[in-house]
Amino acid sequence: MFSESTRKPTRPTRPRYLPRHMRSPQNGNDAFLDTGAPELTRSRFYSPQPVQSTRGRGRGRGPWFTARRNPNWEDEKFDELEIVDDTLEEAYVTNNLQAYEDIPVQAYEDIPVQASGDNVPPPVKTFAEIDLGDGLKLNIRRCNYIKPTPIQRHAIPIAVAGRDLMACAQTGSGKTAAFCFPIISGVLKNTLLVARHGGGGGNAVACPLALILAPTRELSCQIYEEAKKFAYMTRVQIAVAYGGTSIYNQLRRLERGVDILVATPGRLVDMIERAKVSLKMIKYLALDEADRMLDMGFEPQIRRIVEQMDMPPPGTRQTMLFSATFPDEIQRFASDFLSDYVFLAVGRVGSSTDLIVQRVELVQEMDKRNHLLSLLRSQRSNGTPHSKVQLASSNLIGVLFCTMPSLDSYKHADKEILFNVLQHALTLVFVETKRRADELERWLSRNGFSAIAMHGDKVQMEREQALRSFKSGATPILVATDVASRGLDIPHVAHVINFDMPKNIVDYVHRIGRTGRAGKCGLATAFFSDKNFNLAKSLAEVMKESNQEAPTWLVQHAENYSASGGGGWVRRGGVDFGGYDLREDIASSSTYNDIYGVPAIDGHYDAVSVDAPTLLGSGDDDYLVASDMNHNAAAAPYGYGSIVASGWD
Ligand SMILES: Nc1ncnc2c1ncn2[C@@H]1O[C@H](COP(=O)(O)OP(=O)(O)OP(=O)(O)O)[C@@H](O)[C@H]1O
Repeated sequence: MFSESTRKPTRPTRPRYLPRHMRSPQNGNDAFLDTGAPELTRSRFYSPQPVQSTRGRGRGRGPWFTARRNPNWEDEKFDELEIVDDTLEEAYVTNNLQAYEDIPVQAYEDIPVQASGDNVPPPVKTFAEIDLGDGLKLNIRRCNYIKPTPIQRHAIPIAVAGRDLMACAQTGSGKTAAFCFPIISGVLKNTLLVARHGGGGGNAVACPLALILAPTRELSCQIYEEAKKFAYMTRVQIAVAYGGTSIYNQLRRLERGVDILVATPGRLVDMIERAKVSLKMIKYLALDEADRMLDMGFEPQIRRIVEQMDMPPPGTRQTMLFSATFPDEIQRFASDFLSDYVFLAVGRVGSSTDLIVQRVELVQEMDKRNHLLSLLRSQRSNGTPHSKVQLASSNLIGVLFCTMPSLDSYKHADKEILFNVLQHALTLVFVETKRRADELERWLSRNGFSAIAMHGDKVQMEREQALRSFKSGATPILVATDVASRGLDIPHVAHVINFDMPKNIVDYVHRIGRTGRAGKCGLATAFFSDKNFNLAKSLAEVMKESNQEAPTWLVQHAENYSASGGGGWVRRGGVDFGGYDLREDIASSSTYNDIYGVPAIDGHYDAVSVDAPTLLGSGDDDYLVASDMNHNAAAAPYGYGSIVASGWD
């Protein structure tokens, strides 16, 4: 499996950073591991984020920790980076070489891409083909993004051409950069850049040129940190605004001038109402996790920001919506914010990537805790929760993150390394309610597993502390509600356990997407109880779409549920929810084979109605609080009466 023949030419080895939670007495607790021979096994086993290790990681680089330890971190964060040769990118492409950095991206090759709309700008193969500006290009190289991922290949040229965009791509496939690069590049080219600093002083109103909205505080911070990396040493000023922390500090930061504001809607509205932020200069608007942002709980807030403040209308600003899922109803809402947009669907949108091995276990409610315990014990003692997990991918790096049938086939040194990695892999456990999260945290701790809970009832400092502790490996189990289900890019999450199934299949897709990111494999285990039969059909469909084998009992339940009139998600023709353009006029639609960028024969997808009730969020989640539970199915598309967004600032 690890034979030399599978290896591609690589760059010379150099010491690799070893994350704290993967250091062990065997390797002397060294932060850096000399990656001498055997190069592949050692470096990859120890450094599951090849080369991106300490640098250029995407979302979730643990900004808070670094920032607090070192106030000058921003200046120093690239210090250790060597700048790769300017011609490297072209050389790799020309010679069809595969660098370490390239490997994660390879996992997303050969996936279907649908782009529809008028005059869709063609995709590119390299970052070099796009005029992003020298500063940004240098930072892309600093981040070791050697080749664009498919969503980046397609979305960036569209966005750089100034087109509005609704883009769907699988979790962990690089959407953040896909909207950040065009925005940063656009802001850099904008002659109004100088205007932002005008005024100054305590009464200045910040007039950003770009606004990026995200549904949670943590995700906003993550995007902010990513954007700062991409804009490093350029003139572009980036700020973040989110709730749960002092607004005054954030306002003081805005007074210094801001080009790109990353914000959660609640805090942004607050700032606008205090006349501290004006949206009148907005040229770029991006909504990350757009379907969440536009679902019925938050649509009023978004409408307020986008339509009722002073933001320029569609057509005069550029609007980009990104998510891994885009249900029909949300697409309909979204089109109000867009003008002559391109719809882009990359991969089996709405399904999970097949880099994630999905397991579903039938577990009764009362048995869940013991089942979890035995799963974790098994994982701790032999690195594999169960003995018969099939590898979904031959991706070598992914092997690290997949459980394996047996370690016997590996030679002693490798086995030790694998053992170490799998034992110390991070596990994310999703539960339905905040109370359950706290209870499970305590129960796991009592039973010898270091766990920490994260949910919307915790104050922001506690939430950040929980995330930090998890990321660093100090607390390798995070028990979370759906507040952690979207967008978070936490390196080394090897296992996502749905202790409680989510209320809908969209959330399932996002939850399990916390593993199997950036081309690596991951494992997702679902505890399916008799409370979850309404999900049987959609779950079986998502598994099928992701090349996973659904257990017979699940398929049986799915069939029974269908026979009784229950809906599923996958539309006729096997295309997933959200992965097609709702607009009727798809005459100009083209489907690309991503490798060659040539239109495929049939770009047509049939639209069918979506099983609307499955869009509902949990009544006890961290996004929604039902203010009026007098359900009015006729008035509300998803069955709830009026729902207000709360705890979402
Ligand atoms: N071109 C690239 N080369 C190498 N790594 C990349 C590239 N683009 C993105 N990444 C890395 O891939 C990871 C996932 O990216 P990102 O968080 O943007 O995914 P996403 O599609 O937004 O996921 P989600 O749907 O969960 O929000 C990040 O760690 C990021 O640094």
